[in-house]
Amino acid sequence: MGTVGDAANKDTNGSLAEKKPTVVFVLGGPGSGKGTQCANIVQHFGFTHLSAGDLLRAEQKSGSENGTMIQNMIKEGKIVPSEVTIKLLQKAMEESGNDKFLIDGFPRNEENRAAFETVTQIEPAFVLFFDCSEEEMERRLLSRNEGREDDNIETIRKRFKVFLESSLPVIQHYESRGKVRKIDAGRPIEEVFESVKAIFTPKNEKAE
Ligand SMILES: Nc1ncnc2c1ncn2[C@@H]1O[C@H](COP(=O)(O)OP(=O)(O)OP(=O)(O)O)[C@@H](O)[C@H]1O
Ligand SMILES: Nc1ccn([C@@H]2O[C@H](COP(=O)(O)O)[C@@H](O)[C@H]2O)c(=O)n1
Ligand SMILES: [Mg+2]
Repeated sequence: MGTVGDAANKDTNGSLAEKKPTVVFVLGGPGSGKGTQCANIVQHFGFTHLSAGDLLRAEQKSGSENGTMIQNMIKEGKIVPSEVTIKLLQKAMEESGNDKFLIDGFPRNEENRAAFETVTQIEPAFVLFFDCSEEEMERRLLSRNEGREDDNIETIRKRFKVFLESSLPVIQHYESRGKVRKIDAGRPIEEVFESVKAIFTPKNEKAE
């Protein structure tokens, strides 16, 4: 697995590529429940959950040279350049010791998608798509109460616009390749997870 813009970084990259990791991209609008369901999947199916948004927030708080840029992009609901996000994802994958990953909130646009494919040579096993109405997502985000700087109505509207214009085309890209597993995410958490479980449970273990 190569690092963005750094073809010489072969040692650490090689070890991850050799593991041939299983990657599931977890996509859906802001507040569709990606993080909530990923936590359940981790408990039941042994994946490591990597939220691109969480990694960017941690990078911002770490005092990194990219901190101010990341903070501004998040406040505006804009997508951070792929180079930054992919480096964070690669590092987290390598440090995890696992070979099964839920990559939540990534790829968010075509640039994210193409760069990850070029740099890592990893194709997702499938894409889990949490489909939810804007009305419901807005309700959830406004009552999330986690102190996120982007959970205000002004930024939420910007995030919805970016989702429609930049993220949905990525889902359509994978849809045309038969890789999308779409879930009705507008239902209660437990009901949504029943549908998620059916996707992750191997066919030979499913009840008749
Ligand atoms: N099915 C659901 N029904 C009602 N509330 C939910 C449901 N799923 C998640 N929530 C709540 O909605 C809020 C957003 O959920 P979550 O953080 O999982 O969404 P997300 O897709 O990761 O959002 P973001 O893209 O902003 O990170 C949380 O407060 C969560 O507890
Ligand atoms: N691939 C990504 C993912 C996220 N961001 C930025 O982080 C914000 C919050 O993301 P959540 O998934 O936690 O909602 C998002 O609005 C973007 O500003 C990104 O740039 N690239
Ligand atoms: Mg989230």
